[in-house]
Amino acid sequence: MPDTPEVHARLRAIVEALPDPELGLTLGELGMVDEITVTGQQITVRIALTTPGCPLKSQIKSSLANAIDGSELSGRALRVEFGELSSSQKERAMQLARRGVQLRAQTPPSLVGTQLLAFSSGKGGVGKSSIAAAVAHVIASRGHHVGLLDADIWGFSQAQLLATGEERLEAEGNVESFRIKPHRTPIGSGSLGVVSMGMMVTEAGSAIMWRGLMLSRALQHFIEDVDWGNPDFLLIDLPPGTGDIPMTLARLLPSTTVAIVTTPSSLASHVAERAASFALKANLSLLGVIENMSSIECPHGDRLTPFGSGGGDHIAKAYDIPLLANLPLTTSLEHQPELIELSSRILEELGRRDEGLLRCSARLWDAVAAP
Ligand SMILES: Nc1ncnc2c1ncn2[C@@H]1O[C@H](COP(=O)(O)OP(=O)(O)OP(=O)(O)O)[C@@H](O)[C@H]1O
Repeated sequence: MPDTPEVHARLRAIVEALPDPELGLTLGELGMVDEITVTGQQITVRIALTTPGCPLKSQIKSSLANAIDGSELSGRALRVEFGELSSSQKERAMQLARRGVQLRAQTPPSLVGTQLLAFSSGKGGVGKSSIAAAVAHVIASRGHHVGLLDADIWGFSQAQLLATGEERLEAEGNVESFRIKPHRTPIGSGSLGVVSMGMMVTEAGSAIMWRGLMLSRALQHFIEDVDWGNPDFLLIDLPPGTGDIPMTLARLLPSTTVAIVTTPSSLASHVAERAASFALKANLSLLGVIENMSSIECPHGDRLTPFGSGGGDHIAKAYDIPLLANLPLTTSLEHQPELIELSSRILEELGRRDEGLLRCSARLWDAVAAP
């Protein structure tokens, strides 16, 4: 076969379609095919690797030789040279590889069709758990079936917030295969099913000294071994900060949307920014910001702002996301009109995102799974 642009194009297609044995995507998708030259009967292919010492070089070389041998270009001599991706190309390749892993993650059967919303914050004590519980309650009271996962394995609080008292979670099955049942309460025509470590330990005050790996495993059990029963929404109360738990969540439930909770103080909002940035790096999408403890109304009608102002607005502008609510400092958050409005806003935003996400996931899936 003579050297023509068609030969080059065919050769490039063969090389680009080869899967990287480690990252699972093709060399083309990962941007690793550097240069291809054909001189007479000699084919030279230069592949840029994530690291020059990659132990899979010989595997890539023999797969390429097999692919060419099995094509109409067989019979030519093949030389494979290896280079290294630039740091920005490497970053892009790793990002794509992570996204590929996420897209291949199987949604657990009992969460198929469920919209997932996590509440995240930088600092603790900003009201994330209280808001998650109150919003879950309001959404359920509107006739939806809602799950509430307390992913704060160490600092669990949902059992107390929802006053489930001494209730313990039930499990069915045997040691090899068991299913945990959420603690379910009917609310109007809807329901709220809660899973929290606080419903599993016997002494509420006992310290749980778990390391990262064990925390992630606990979250994995709560996602995979709980019979969630396909609720309309699963709200996830994350521990403050960034770490193993949000990372595990991003890996196991990549379609989760994240709401950032902060107080108006610049100290809290600057730390909350890290939670927002972390969510984006983990390929989770941001729903918006909730500013809690924004102001308090005095008996004579004045509004005071004891924690300053502008924290929520700051994050919303920095990440170009909506400021979903400014919640007041109050003893009865769940009855505040601002909280009711926040719940409506969340339903609205999730509805909009769901459409967009379905389209975006389909496009990304086509991009990474194309033969
Ligand atoms: N808007 C509010 N007005 C008054 N008190 C509030 C408000 N929101 C939360 N609180 C109170 O602040 C305390 C901390 O709230 P919460 O446990 O929900 O925060 P958190 O961000 O989930 O904390 P952590 O992540 O550390 O568990 C609780 O005592 C809660 O009742």
